[in-house]
Amino acid sequence: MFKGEKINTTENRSVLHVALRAPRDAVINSDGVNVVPEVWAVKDKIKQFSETFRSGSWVGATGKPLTNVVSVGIGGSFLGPLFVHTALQTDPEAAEAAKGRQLRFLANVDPVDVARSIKDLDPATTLVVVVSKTFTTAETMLNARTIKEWIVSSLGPQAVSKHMIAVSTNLKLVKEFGIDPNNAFAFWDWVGGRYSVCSAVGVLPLSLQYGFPIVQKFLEGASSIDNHVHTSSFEKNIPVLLGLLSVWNVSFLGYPARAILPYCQALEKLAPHIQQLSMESNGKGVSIDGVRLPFEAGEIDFGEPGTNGQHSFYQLIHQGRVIPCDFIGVIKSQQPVYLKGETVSNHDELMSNFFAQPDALAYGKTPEQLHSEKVPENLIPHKTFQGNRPSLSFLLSSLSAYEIGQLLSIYEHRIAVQGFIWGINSFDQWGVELGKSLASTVRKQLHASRMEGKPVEGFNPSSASLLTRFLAVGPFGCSAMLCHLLRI
Ligand SMILES: O=P(O)(O)OC[C@H]1O[C@H](O)[C@H](O)[C@@H](O)[C@@H]1O
Repeated sequence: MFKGEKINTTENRSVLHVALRAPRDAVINSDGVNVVPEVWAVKDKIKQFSETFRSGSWVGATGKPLTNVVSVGIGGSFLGPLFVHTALQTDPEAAEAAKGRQLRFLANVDPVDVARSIKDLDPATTLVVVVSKTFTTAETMLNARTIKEWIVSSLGPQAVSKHMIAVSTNLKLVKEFGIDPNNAFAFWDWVGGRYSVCSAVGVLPLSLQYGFPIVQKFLEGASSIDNHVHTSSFEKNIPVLLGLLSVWNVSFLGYPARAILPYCQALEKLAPHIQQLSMESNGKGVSIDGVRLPFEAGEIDFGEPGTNGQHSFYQLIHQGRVIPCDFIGVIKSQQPVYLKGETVSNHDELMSNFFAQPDALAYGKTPEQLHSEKVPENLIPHKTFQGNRPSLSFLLSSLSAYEIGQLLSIYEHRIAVQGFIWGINSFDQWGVELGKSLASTVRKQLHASRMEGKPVEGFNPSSASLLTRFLAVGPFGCSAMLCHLLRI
């Protein structure tokens, strides 16, 4: 991977997200060309742009400085940046740098998400970043057109150049969309979408919100783990050991899921990001050579911050199915509180649970212990905990931009290690294509039925009956016939 070999064989691409956070003097080749200078050229452009933007010198169509940013993108062009933003939001240094600014995300093509993302925003003080590796993703492009309309209808067509910028590998399509190429930030096909948070995909919106120096610390944290994974022996290599543990749990013990349980509210968007990173990378049915796997690969990832999860799904984890857990704790809270008269600080209260839960999973509670506590006989089976349930714990010194980068990189490499051992291609995602093409057939049907009154045809009976029911009411709640007449 680090040598730039085209290990993503089904797409004939190198996998070089490590180059995105490498130091300026590093040499990482793809196709015989050192990619590090191009990476830094884009980072320098982001630094300059974000400084101009944040200083107030970049003004919108009405002459006002812009303080709100809406980042429009989905999947890898959304989840990583959202995770990092959520983690930074309460870090004192980052919060200070972001004072008076807002960063929001628009991902879902559901118009409800559009409404939510622009609620109470003034287009005159808003910058929109359209983030899409391909610049063809249906959801992102419709959302981008919808937000463009929001800007143009309020400020006029000339406002687009001041209020819309883009991040993509496809700068030709960015230009065709109407965004000034000077305001487009590139990345490369050797960056997988779900591995792209350290490219302009994350670095641009996060720098607009927090300033480039804080984002650079995040990149340095990620780079420190890249260096560790590249140079440490396997016995001391954190992502390698973690990857081995996951392979052991999945393939040898037969536990297909993994719970990601940060005892840290700032990490509330870690699990959604890891869901894509892990399940899109390793949710494969064939080996890298195309041979059907004789075992199951991949993990079912889910999670919630502790202690919220404890009051929700931990029952199953303790007494139902065996789910290996990642517990993530932080020594120093971003927002410490210690109330006079309380036994412990609020953070210590939280962390009491972080230390207790793995213990309960590992050692459980035996019927003998329950007997000695005089638990009534009929309740003994219900109150018994079998124990011997695997978990691992990460204890971070604190959660600033640097550690957020480290955590991200640990998971990225761990997931790659798992994929290497399972012998799959962790860097393609053909499994998302079928649904996209079927959606396009449905889109054509919806258009034909609404515009020309065409009957539903060519679908299986279940889909056909649902579609017919859906089409019986027009898009704005009027009858299908009236909508047809009104051509809406
Ligand atoms: O960044 P884009 O090209 O818009 O792609 C957004 C997302 O699209 C697809 O669903 C892929 O499965 C994801 O890996 C990707 O992150």
